[in-house]
Amino acid sequence: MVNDTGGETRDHQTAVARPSLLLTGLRRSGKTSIQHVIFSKMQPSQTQFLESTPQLTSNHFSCGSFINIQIQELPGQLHTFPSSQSSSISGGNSGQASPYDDDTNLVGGGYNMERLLKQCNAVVYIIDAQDDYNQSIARLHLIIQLGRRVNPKIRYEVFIHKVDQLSEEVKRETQRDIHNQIRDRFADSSGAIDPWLRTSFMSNSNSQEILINFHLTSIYDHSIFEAFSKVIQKLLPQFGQLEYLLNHLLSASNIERAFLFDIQTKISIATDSAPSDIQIYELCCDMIDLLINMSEIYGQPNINCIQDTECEDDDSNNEPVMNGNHSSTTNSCRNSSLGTTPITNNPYTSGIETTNEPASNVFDSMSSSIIKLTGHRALYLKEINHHLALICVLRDEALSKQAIIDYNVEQFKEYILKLFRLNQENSESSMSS
Ligand SMILES: Nc1nc2c(ncn2[C@@H]2O[C@H](COP(=O)(O)OP(=O)(O)OP(=O)(O)O)[C@@H](O)[C@H]2O)c(=O)[nH]1
Repeated sequence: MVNDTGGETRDHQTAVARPSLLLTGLRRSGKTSIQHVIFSKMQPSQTQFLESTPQLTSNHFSCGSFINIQIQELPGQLHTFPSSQSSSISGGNSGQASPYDDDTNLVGGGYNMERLLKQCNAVVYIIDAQDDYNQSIARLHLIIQLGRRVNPKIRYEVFIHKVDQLSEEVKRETQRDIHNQIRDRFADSSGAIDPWLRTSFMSNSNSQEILINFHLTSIYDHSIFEAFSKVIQKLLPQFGQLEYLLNHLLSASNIERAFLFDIQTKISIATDSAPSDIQIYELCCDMIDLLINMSEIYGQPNINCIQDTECEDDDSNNEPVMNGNHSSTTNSCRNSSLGTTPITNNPYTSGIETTNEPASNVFDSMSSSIIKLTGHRALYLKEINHHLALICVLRDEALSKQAIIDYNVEQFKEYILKLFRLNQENSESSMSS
């Protein structure tokens, strides 16, 4: 008893310090591919050569010392519920037999699903939209049922995946069908929907209140990055403050949209509160690529950068460095680590090291860029620390007051660095106490 309580307290402390995400779905649904495409820059076409993942793997997404999220991949072939649990948690709600009735062991190889769910903050569940997804939905239902019992705060992010081969109409139909099937599983014999589902169930919402979200994704376009960004954003304890600061920056500087990007993964860790727009997201990603590529080709060596790969921690530990206006990026010193992140083979530990190293040696405190677009719009990029960039979309006439924008962005940068520093101190003190 005492040990259990201690374990739970430790789990809670760890969750406070490092949010955790459980990535699961049936075999070949695309779990490993998603991680490789996002975190190790694997070309999508190369993912067809990936081998099946036989074990639970654990990886980390970190953005300097600021953000540290644990990502556990639970392979599809591992059966996760013993028969006693699966029948009790399916609870006669749907009246359908569990596809796991024959399973007699906890997660194959001894993984304890209850414990995994207790420890995690979000479940990312991958459904292969090109396959027959009935069995996949049955498994998701079981996971939600168990999750509600052991950890009611879990958020479920359902990726309706591999939609690249589907027409817009088929995508919409598939999404509707999956919604309906999930809803039916939460209905009792009279057809009444479980009240929990009614409040938790909504598509394409960013709200923190919604516990089940759906995303149409594919590794062959930016949709997977955008969906993963939304998942990560909701896991960040600083989510609300970051959104508030970005909104404030917009109103003070005549900017239309603002995003904070991790430049290595192109995950947007925060945005203003306007609805998401995949085209703007793609533009921002292209700007990061352009900036890094240009800097690598034409940039100058930066000795400080070579000597100190923890540049960003300088930023986080000291007052932020104020920069003058630089209309382009420089400071290439050696090959960027972009695209070369090592992948370890130990299936028990990190499958994909998402690294604490600087995202790129050509991205530093001098990095900034403005690109004018057709349609009287412009993109404005500014380094926040060695991992993070602020990217704004604005009308080009707003650039006539660029000095104000630059000043506000410096203030914003200062706040952001302080915010993360405070957060880090808080989580360290909560861990030590
Ligand atoms: N068309 C398409 N294929 C995809 C996509 N994502 C993954 N795949 C393919 O799906 C297959 C299975 O991908 P994996 O990443 O190995 O799937 P997994 O879920 O990790 O599989 P297990 O490790 O066996 O559980 C590979 O051939 C991928 O190339 C996608 O978005 N679109």
